[in-house]
Amino acid sequence: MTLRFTKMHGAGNDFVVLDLRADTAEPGAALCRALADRHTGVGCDQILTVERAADGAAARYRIWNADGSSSQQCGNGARCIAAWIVRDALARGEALGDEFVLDSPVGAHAVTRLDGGRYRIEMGLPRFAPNSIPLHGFEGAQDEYVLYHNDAVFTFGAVSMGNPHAVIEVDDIDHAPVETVGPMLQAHPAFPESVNVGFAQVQSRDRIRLRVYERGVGETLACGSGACAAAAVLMRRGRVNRDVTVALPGGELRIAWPADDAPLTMSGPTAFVFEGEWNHE
Ligand SMILES: N[C@H](CCC[C@H](N)C(=O)O)C(=O)O
Repeated sequence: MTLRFTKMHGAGNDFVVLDLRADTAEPGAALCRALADRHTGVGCDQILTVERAADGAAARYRIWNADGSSSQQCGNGARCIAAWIVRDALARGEALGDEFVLDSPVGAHAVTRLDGGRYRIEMGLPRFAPNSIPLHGFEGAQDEYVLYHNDAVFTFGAVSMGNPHAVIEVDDIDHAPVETVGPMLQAHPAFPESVNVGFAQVQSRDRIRLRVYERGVGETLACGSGACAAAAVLMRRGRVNRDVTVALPGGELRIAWPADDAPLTMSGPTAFVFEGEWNHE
C-alpha cells in the first residue's frame, strides 16, 4: 500500500498529515504506530487526518497519538491543519481568507491566519470540573489536588481542553521529574482515560516555561493543548496574567484567556517539512 503524506511540525511537535477527503479509510491503531515509528516508519508524535467538513467549516480533522490511541484535541495539530488547508486552497486557486473554521472531535475551532506561518486558534473554554477531565476521587473543581502515591505526595492542577491535562508547578523545570511522575500519573486510577502531564515553572506574570509528558507519546518538544492547560490552571490560581507566553523546548506559544466565559486562544508557528510516499505492506 502506498500512502501519501505531509510531514509538519508546530514548535517541534511533529505530525504526519493524511488527506482522507477522497474517502480514504481512516488509519487504524496499527498503521498509526507503524507510521509514527522513528526507525521503521516516517516518525511523528501524532497522525492527523484531513477530512471533508459538513457544516461550513473549511475541513474536519482527527488525531491519533504515536501509540495508536486517539485524542479529541491537539493544539499544535490544529495550527498545522490550518496551514495545510490554506496551502491546499491556494494550490486549487481558491481564496480561503484569513479567518475560517476547522471542525474537530470536540467541535468547531475559529482560526485566524497571522503572519509568517503563524495561526491563532480558539481552543474553547477550559473545563475544570473533575468529571469533565475526567479525574476521579475528588469532589468539585479545585485549584490544587493532592494525591498520595508510594509514600510520596503530589499536588497538581487539572483541566480539560477537550483532552485531559494535569499541571504540576516546579521551581526548576530543567530538573523536573518528567520521566517518572509523568508515567505514574498517566497510570494512576485517578485518571481513568490517562492524562497529559505538564511541568510548569512560572518565570514572571507574563511567561511560563513548560515541559509536557504527553498521553500516547511521552515527552514532546511542545504540546499546544498542554500550553493552554498550564496557562489556564495558573491563570485560575492568579499566578499569571491573562495573556502569557509559554516557552516549551521546541518553541513559544502565546495563550490568552481574557475572561472565564471567553474562549481561550493559542497562537503559534507551523512548518512544512516534506511531502512523502510511504510504501507499507
Ligand atoms: N497526546 C494528546 C494529543 C496531542 C496533544 C498535543 N500534541 C497538542 O499539541 O495539543 C492526548 O492524547 O490528549
